[in-house]
Amino acid sequence: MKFVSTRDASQLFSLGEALFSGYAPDGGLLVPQWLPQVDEATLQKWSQLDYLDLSVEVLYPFVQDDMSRNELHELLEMALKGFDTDLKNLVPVVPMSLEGNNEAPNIFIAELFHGPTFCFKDFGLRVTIQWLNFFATRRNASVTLIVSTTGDTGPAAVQAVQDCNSSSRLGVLVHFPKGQISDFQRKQLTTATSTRVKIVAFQGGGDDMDVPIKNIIMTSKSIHTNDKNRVVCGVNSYNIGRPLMQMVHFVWTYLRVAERRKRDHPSENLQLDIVVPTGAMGNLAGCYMAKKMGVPLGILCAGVNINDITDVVFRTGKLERNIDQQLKKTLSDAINIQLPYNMERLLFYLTEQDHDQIRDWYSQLEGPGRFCDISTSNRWWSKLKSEFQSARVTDEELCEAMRSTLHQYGYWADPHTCVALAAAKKLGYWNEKSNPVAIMATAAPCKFQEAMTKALGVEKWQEYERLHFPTRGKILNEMKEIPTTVYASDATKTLAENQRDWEAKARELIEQFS
Ligand SMILES: N[C@@H](CCOP(=O)(O)O)C(=O)O
Repeated sequence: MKFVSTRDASQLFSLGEALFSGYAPDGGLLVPQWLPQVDEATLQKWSQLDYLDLSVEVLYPFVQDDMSRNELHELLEMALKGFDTDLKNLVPVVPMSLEGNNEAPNIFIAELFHGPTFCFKDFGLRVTIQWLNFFATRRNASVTLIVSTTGDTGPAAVQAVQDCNSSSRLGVLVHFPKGQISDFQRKQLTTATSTRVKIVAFQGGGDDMDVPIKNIIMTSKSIHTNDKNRVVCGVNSYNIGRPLMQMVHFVWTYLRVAERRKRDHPSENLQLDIVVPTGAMGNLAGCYMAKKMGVPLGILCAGVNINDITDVVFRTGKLERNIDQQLKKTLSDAINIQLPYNMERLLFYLTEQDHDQIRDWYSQLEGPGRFCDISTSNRWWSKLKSEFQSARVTDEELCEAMRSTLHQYGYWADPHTCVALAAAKKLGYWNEKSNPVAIMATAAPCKFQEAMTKALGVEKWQEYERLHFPTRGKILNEMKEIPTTVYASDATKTLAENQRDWEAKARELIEQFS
């Protein structure tokens, strides 16, 4: 399998090259040249597998030019170590409704948060970082990973780097917006002691570091130049490694729901709808790729907070790069986003892999107009409306979803999962006639004391702490934080000027890794 840019099919990249870069040289995102197809018989076989073996089956076609099946198996085994549960229960898929309660009979929750840092990012990042380590060793290269986080990606990347073997030549530089991630998430970053980890707080919002990071990657010594031995590479979800691995949990969820539904609905031809709390859209991209491979997924729904660009695109077709807009603080900060990178992959698959269309839309978006309008193409606009839905969820609605989920179903859901739950309600899934739907529970409540307390009150939070707070989380809470470097923001400068300053500082820190 080779990889190509969403904007141009003429240049082919190996898996190693695709992973080492993050972005394609033309600024597009990398995608596999084609998607392997699965049929019912394959799904039937896959339904017998544990998570590790399923991951091997799903991913092998994408990597077979570059590594053996055994190497892939070994690498995935390393990546999936450190989860709380065994390989059969890595992603529990549980019905929302308790026995005898018929209110939400078609709703399932896929718990993606049983990994080392308590969120779904552990899947994509641990595998991507193992892949990078594998190719770095093969090339004898030193690799600096660069990350922008609104709370979840950073800790998962740090942990994954620390869990690589000691001879690893990977280092990671993580940037988080000061004061805009939870205390627990900040501690996950600022307690890292490894010399392979550098943490920076910047005085900006959500994805304000994305532009500087893209500039650094595009000029780094990876696939964009000939020096293959010192690489700077981004591991946010524009990196193809992330959505590739993130496909697996959608296949897994489909198989588990299908298994359960067979008991009560033996003749049903299951088409499973999905609701994902949506920020940069890496999860939704993985989901759509799994659907395009033939997994019977139905409508894909994005639950977003009041930073609602995805909802605007899905409702109106209008995609705008509003560079001066400030991100609004929310109780679901990890999905605060101005421009979701993976919108590009989503549109690429929506248009049946039409590179010219994507190049056209993105040159408008990245041009002076900063705007493109998908609704001007009747064909793609009606396809988008038939395949995707979205709902915008305010903090009040999120809190209400958290309370009702706990009181009615006894289920503790984190604020991001609650965005998806509230979105599912708005989209009509709380109805016995609705399609079966799986809601992605993307993080564990232990990461979000402030938001959980705000929604449920102090007493309920204390109950959660007493009965459910994970021991590893308690240990983290006792650890001493190391002061971080801060990229200051100069109020007399524009955001673009501050971003240029931050970029220069990030370049200096990257130099210190070598
Ligand atoms: N929401 C993220 C930041 C961007 O997401 P990613 O999936 O592209 O890494 C976070 O929580 O850090």
